[in-house]
Amino acid sequence: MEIIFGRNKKEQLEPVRARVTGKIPAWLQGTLLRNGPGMHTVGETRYNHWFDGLALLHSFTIRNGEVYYRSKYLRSDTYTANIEANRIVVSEFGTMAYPDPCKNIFSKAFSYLSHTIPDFTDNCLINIMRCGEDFYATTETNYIRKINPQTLETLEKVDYRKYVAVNLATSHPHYDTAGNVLNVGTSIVDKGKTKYVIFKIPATLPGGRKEGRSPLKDTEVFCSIAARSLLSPSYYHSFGVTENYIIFLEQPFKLDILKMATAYIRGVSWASCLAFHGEDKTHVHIVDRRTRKPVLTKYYTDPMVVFHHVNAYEEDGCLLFDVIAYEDGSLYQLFYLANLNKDFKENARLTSVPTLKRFALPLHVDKNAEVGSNLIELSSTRARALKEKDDQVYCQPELLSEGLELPRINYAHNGKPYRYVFAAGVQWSPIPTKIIKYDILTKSSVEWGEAQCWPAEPLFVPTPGAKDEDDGIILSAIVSTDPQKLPFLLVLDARTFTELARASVDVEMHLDIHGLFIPDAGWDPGKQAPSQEEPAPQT
Ligand SMILES: CC1=C(/C=C/C(C)=C/C=C/C(C)=C/C=O)C(C)(C)CCC1
Ligand SMILES: [Fe+2]
Repeated sequence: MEIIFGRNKKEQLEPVRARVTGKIPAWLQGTLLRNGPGMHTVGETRYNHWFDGLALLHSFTIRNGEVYYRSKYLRSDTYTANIEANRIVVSEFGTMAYPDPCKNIFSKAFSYLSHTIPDFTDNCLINIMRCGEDFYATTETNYIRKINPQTLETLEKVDYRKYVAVNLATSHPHYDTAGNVLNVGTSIVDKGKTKYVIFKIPATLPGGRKEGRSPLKDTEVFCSIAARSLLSPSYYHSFGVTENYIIFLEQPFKLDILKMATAYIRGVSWASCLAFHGEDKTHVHIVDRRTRKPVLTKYYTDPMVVFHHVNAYEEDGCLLFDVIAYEDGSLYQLFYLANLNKDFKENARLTSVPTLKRFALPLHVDKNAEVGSNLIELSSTRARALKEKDDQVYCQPELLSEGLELPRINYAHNGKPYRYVFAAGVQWSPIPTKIIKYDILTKSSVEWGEAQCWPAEPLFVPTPGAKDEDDGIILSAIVSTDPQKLPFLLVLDARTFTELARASVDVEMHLDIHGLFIPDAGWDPGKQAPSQEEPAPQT
């Protein structure tokens, strides 16, 4: 896997035309914009972990059946400092770095300790977020970077902390039909409290927004959930929403704040401050979007680790939510470059298989229900929720499918009943080898795969005016380890999973993480799904 993970990728600053075989639907006009790590070596220094790599943005612009590719490194402060020093000088997830060797270490350590939480990286490599008309590259720290989605230029550095007290925030925000952004962040030991803060960035304001005013200035706290522990809040990577509720999992995969505060002087990475606590429960917090208050019932389930929520919805007084769950926190261990580059087949073997699980929670718990009774009577799921004493409900999920990761849905169905999960298929390693369409109703799946091809997250784009959930196409950037095969943008018919077209580009493409599709102006995304009144941005 040296080809994929071993080398720094070159930027493709000028748009290059791809060689298209097959036929791209005429209605598909816009830009697929994606993010991921592209550089793991700076001078003589090398990052330890795949998630540490410097953010490389890339885009496929689809116009009149043609595809144009370009890529550019995010000019984060981290990137600039590293390139100037010709070595890694900013710490990332799996690599602790020291700006000035020896001479400055104590003053640095002192300032780190006095602030408890150090200044994190702005190497925003995970995803792209849309905020009104603006686009941001995101990671999980307090920094996001505004970007130009056409030229891939890096614009302002935004510190979430200026608008809402969070030290960390997910790179998987949700969007409502008006384009308002909902996200969750962690506020660490702020005024003696550690909280999970759900915040809203209104993309639109009732009286309209003043030209040039950043939506972030209107960020508001939607609801806060006190962390169970001041010094060991849970790590999370995404959350779920339905029309009336927000689902937040406080899972036993936790950050140790004391370890983080001393990581710099101990010479260890942030990653070493994360640990799975198999003896703890997973607490399920539900927030009512109408009252902005947490539901008082104490829902919990067995210990698990979830990175990606798939979708959630309400049915007959129950809240159903689907996640990709692991038995432990070993996944991030597999992404150490040492595991990916050397003896990949041995070192990057999954010990816990990602499993699509459905949970069902009763929204109103009958106080008189017998302890031990199952409160779920839905015919659509075998998930159970057992009444326990003291307002506690123990949730037992239904196992739907194994080997899925990087799930995407038709976002017009976000928070609503839905049937299809589009995901990357992982077998023995965390690096996807297939793309899968999983049908929750029939519990069957169809796949796309090709020898020596490593697909990225599949993204669904609906056909304009589509009525069926799967009426649209799937886009995925594919990198290949076959030296004879160029990387390409794959276009599948989302209904049949047959290949409509591929656009091959003569560049060294990186394996990316997440992204979004930006339809060209003039094509009204509000017309995609008949049920929507207002345009919903594609994520
Ligand atoms: C730098 C940094 C972090 C970075 C985490 C990252 C970069 C996670 C990436 C996750 C991905 C890519 C998951 C894919 O499913 C933490 C631990 C939040 C906190 C400490 C500082
Ligand atoms: Fe993710």
